[in-house]
Amino acid sequence: MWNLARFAASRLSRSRRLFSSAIPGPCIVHKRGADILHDPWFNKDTGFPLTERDRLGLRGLLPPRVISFEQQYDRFMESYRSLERNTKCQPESVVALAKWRILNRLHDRNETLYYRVLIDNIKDFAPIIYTPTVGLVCQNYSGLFRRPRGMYFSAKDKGEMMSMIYNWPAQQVDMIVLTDGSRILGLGDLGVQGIGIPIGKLDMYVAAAGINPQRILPVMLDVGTNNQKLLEDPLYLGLRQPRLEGEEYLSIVDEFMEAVFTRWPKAIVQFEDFQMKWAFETLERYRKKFCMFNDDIQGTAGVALAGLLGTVRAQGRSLADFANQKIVVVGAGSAGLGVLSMAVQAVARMAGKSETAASNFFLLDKDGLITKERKNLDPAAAPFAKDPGQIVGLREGASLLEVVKKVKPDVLLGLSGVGGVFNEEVVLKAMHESDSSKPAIFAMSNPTMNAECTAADAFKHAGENIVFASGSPFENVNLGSNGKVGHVNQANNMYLFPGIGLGALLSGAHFITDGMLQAAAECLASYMTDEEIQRGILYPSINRVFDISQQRLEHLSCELLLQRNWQKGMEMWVPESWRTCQKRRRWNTYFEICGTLFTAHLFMRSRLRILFSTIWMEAISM
Ligand SMILES: NC(=O)C1=CN([C@@H]2O[C@H](COP(=O)(O)OP(=O)(O)OC[C@H]3O[C@@H](n4cnc5c(N)ncnc54)[C@H](O)[C@@H]3O)[C@@H](O)[C@H]2O)C=CC1
Ligand SMILES: CC(=O)C(=O)O
Ligand SMILES: [Mg+2]
Repeated sequence: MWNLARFAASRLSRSRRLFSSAIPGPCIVHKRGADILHDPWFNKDTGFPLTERDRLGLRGLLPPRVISFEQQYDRFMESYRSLERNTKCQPESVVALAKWRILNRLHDRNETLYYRVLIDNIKDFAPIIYTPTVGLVCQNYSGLFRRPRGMYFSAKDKGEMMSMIYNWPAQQVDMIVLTDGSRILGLGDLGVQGIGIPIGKLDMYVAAAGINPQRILPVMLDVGTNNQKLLEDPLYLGLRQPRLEGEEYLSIVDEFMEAVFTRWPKAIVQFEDFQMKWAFETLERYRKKFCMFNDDIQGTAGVALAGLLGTVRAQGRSLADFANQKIVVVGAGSAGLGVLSMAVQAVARMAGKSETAASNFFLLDKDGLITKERKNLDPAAAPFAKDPGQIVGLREGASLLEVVKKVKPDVLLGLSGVGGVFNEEVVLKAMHESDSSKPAIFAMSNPTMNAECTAADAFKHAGENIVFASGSPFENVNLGSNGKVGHVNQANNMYLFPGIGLGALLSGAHFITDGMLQAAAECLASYMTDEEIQRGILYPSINRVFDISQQRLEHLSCELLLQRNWQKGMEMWVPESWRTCQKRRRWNTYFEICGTLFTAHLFMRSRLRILFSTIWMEAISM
């Protein structure tokens, strides 16, 4: 029996042949009988044909009738739909958790079927495996826990991580999502329960970028928790001690990173949902040493920038006008500061002026407007702190309402984690009195209850002529008049990180640079047609997320070449013709040369269905 995932991965990894001789080939599975049925990777449930049942010692362990993959798929979807029908009157959170449970059970039992249903129904299932339901799952993790998934490294494992990493059964790992659980969505410190986030993010990698699911690894770094409720909970599954701080904390992360890159030197590590101080510190500490990025700082920034550029287009202005947009950012944490840094870089590039690039941006935190007069001003926020002399009528700590009244922003962007902070008065003032012909509200905090305002409230208070985006999904809003619809965009880093990971993986990047992220953001922005933008649609439908990841891949790889950020030796490896194709934008030839076009298309386009249903199943039975 062949390991199918590796078979598929060997196709996806063709580009790596340029750089590496360690190409994963198909491997033989030695398991037999009940062990196969209990291994979600090889289990086909009732799908094993009789010949395989004989060969693999499965005779008598399954009901006699052989059910095809398609029938299994239909059966699962029918049970899912019937759950939806039967829980119509139940509270939303109960239904969401029931849906998560049914998907999770499939994940535990038969991964091939799980990823197939996930990919085919990504629009319906993303809100369950990802935000908002994943937040609820993390909050209730101790009660929901049935089987471990991913790896757990704790402060108690200090000195042991190098050997522990070899406990992971897969030979190769490409993508790792790592959290310490200290800031899970807008829900705060959830300690070890935060593992749900890496799991959900990696499912998005598989569904959106075609990353081989056998080469992903969700990781929880448990350094304790400062959440008193969890510390007192007898069923809490993490370390019951306060979080490590300072050098003690960093030494744990250092040890983990060394262990990971010793075993898998070509892996990519995505840092996720670290509290702000560690988010910035670890990014600076590792970004030039390992292939890693921080999704909350960098991925969010890319998605927000793409949306902001779309907003400029929606106003009927040229992109260069981005430099003149007045943007109020509410939330000076890792996400808000990441967005502002990338926006400033974009303005500096477009307008060619770096000193005044931040002049139209206003930053607020829980203590109001941030100015240079702020006591204990965070160095990360300092570049965006206003000079009191330049903002007549506004003082240090001015409230959000005061700021929007005075600034009359084009865009009000929330990354505060505080639900409802864009209240009726703020939205009215910000939007009705805005100088913009089409003002925008980005309520980007997650999960849904932490959104700065709901879609319905935004359109109700600000009127029809706005652009609206939120981090978690909302239904489009019926505006009543002539069937007009207020479009809800999902401004979530899920549009970016799968493409960043895939692009970095296939191009063999050693580091992930700001330029690569900027290129990815601009690519996402350019994806929308003028007609869509006019209708207030800033991001493609989640159903198209495969196409987006692929395009991101092209831009990212191109940027990688331009940046020359890779090792000298590797640069020599790049055939001259590749550079020529890249210059002339002959993408097809370009990708054939680097060996990814075929595989990327195979994974991402129309043949995906065949790949999953036929190739995997065939290879698994070879
Ligand atoms: N849509 C997306 O793709 C993403 C959304 N987020 C969301 O952004 C939120 C914040 O994330 P981080 O920046 O990492 O958190 P953080 O904890 O680092 O920062 C939160 C910031 O909000 C400020 N704040 C708190 N209450 C406030 C109030 N009433 N008014 C104004 N500011 C207030 C805090 O002072 C702090 O500066 C979370 O809810 C998270 O889910 C984060 C990353 C991506
Ligand atoms: C989407 C995401 O990364 C967050 O809310 O933290
Ligand atoms: Mg996050």
